[in-house]
Amino acid sequence: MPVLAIHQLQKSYQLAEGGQLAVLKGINVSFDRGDFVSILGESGGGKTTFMNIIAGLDSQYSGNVVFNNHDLRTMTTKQLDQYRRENIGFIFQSFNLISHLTILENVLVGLEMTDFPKSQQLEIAKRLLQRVGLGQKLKAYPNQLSGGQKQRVAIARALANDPDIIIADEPTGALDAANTTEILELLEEIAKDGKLVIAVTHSQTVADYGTRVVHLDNGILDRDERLKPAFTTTPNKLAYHSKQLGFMATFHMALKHMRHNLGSNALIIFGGIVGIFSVLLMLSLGSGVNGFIQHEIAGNLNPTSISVTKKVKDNDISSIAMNQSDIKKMRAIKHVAHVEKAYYAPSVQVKYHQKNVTTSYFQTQNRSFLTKNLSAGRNATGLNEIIISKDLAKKYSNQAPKSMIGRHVTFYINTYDNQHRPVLLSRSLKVVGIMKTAKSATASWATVASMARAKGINLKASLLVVTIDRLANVKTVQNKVKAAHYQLTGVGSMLDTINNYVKLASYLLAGIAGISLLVSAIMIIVVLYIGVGARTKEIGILRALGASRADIRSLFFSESLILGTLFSSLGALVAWGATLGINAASSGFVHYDIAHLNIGFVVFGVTVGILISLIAALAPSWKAARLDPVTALSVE
Ligand SMILES: Nc1ncnc2c1ncn2[C@@H]1O[C@H](COP(=O)(O)OP(=O)(O)OP(=O)(O)O)[C@@H](O)[C@H]1O
Repeated sequence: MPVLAIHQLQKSYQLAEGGQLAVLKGINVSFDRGDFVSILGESGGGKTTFMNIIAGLDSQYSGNVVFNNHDLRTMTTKQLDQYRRENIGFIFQSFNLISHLTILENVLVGLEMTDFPKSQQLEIAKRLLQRVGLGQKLKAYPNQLSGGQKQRVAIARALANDPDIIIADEPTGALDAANTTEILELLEEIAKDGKLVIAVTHSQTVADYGTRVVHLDNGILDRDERLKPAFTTTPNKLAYHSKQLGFMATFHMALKHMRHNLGSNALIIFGGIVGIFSVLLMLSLGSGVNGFIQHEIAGNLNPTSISVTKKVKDNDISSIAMNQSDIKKMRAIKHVAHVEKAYYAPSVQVKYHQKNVTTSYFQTQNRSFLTKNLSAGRNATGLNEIIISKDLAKKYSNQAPKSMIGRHVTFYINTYDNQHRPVLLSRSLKVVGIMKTAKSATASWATVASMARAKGINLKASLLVVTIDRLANVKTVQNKVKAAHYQLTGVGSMLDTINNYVKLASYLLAGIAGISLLVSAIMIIVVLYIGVGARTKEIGILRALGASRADIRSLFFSESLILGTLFSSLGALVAWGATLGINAASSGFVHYDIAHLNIGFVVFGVTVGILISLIAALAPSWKAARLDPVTALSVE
């Protein structure tokens, strides 16, 4: 039974200028194992077209090509890939070795598409290279070999999967006489092993070497000549299952290719690092500055206390005063634990030893103050006590501001009497504490009320300090207070707004930094696209060896994945280093880590980097996978 039977094979090409070119015009022929068939014919006679069809690379034909009783016409693209993997070995005139792989790796490509264990794959590849006389050059690259040596590697590669048919397209076309003889001897040996060798040739020397000569002229098989009987060895075919190259093999191949193109890949990686680094740095700084503001402002204020004032209609002092009914309303709000009256003045004067200092802020002591805001002493909860800020204390005693504790200062405060006339209240108060807040002083409500009473004035609360039971309820209470037509005052109430601005700014900057990421993505697209162009031949070779479209896609995706992973993780590492540097550099004047690179940002940055590089690989890898193997192989 013939290993390959061809019935009524016809093939026409669609011409660009219109019309059809009939190349094969009804070929009927069959080939047996152990034959070394030479296909002779004029240039343009359709030999390569014929070979591509029997190799399962071209399925646009009419008629039938039957391999071991299986009609190629009925096979899907995947089945044709498998047919090539298991049954066809290719030898080309221009060798078509993959330049960035060693000769051992070139032979291993086909074996990686089998289920042989890795060790056996290596053993087979080495044995075959030994057989073609290259056992000493396993680690050499194709450009380190002579033409004859390259063709011997190609023969070893063609034999790797122990195929039934070896297709050799002008196998000696690029070789001198001595190398030609060597290659022909090897091909004869292969036929002796019981395989079918079909060699396309113009050379009579090649034809004379074979067992049979078939002549193709103008699309017709016009002569079929037997020179010797076919070899009758029954082949002992290796038992294996073939498979796609798969992710790991394409990943390794991609790595080797990248090592080969270190320059352009290093540039992409550098671009990507800059992108990821800047995005992460902006996010870290945004978060750090936010945290710093929280720490500085909220850290000195009680987060569960809010200051409430009336909405000011005009400058009428009586209209802003908080009275008993306001206190009741506040107390009625759910989650409010405590309401206290407070008095606010934009400035007060504190005099010590004839030195009069004006503060820029005064509020009676209340629950919104935190004890940690005190740098020394205690809160001024008692009558006729005062706390002054550290900078104030320094004005009186530069060397030892804390020594002011226990001393008496004169405290002046401007207010209005019951007839709205300005009145200056004054009293000698004992300093009981020093606080951190700048240019400020505070005394208890009782103290200020008593000073007012001394002038016949009934002190009115300018604000109420409302303390909420739990931090989680602050927002709800704030909303209720606002709904009741009061307003929230104090730095604490502005915290959200400030933080929103800082966040917005950091996102904006991160977005701008993201543009450099986009540039890296464009670089990846360009490099991969150029890669598809430059690697068209390699894609053709891999397809001829039986690699599937998915394998080709995976090859380009792997490269992008490696690039993305490298630049993203290196970018994150550089960003981490930069935040450490920034925090160390700023620690001298800010006791806070101003750059916060949290794990969430790192995960975000690395994921975005990898995603961007994978998206960039979509179009080029799709283009590579769709390349027609015949066209890809014919590229010079
Ligand atoms: N893709 C194609 N589109 C149109 N015409 C084609 C295409 N490929 C080949 N041809 C034409 O088909 C004919 C047969 O080409 P083929 O390559 O099979 O010939 P050949 O016998 O192998 O030639 P050579 O010995 O010079 O390699 C030629 O005239 C060629 O120009």
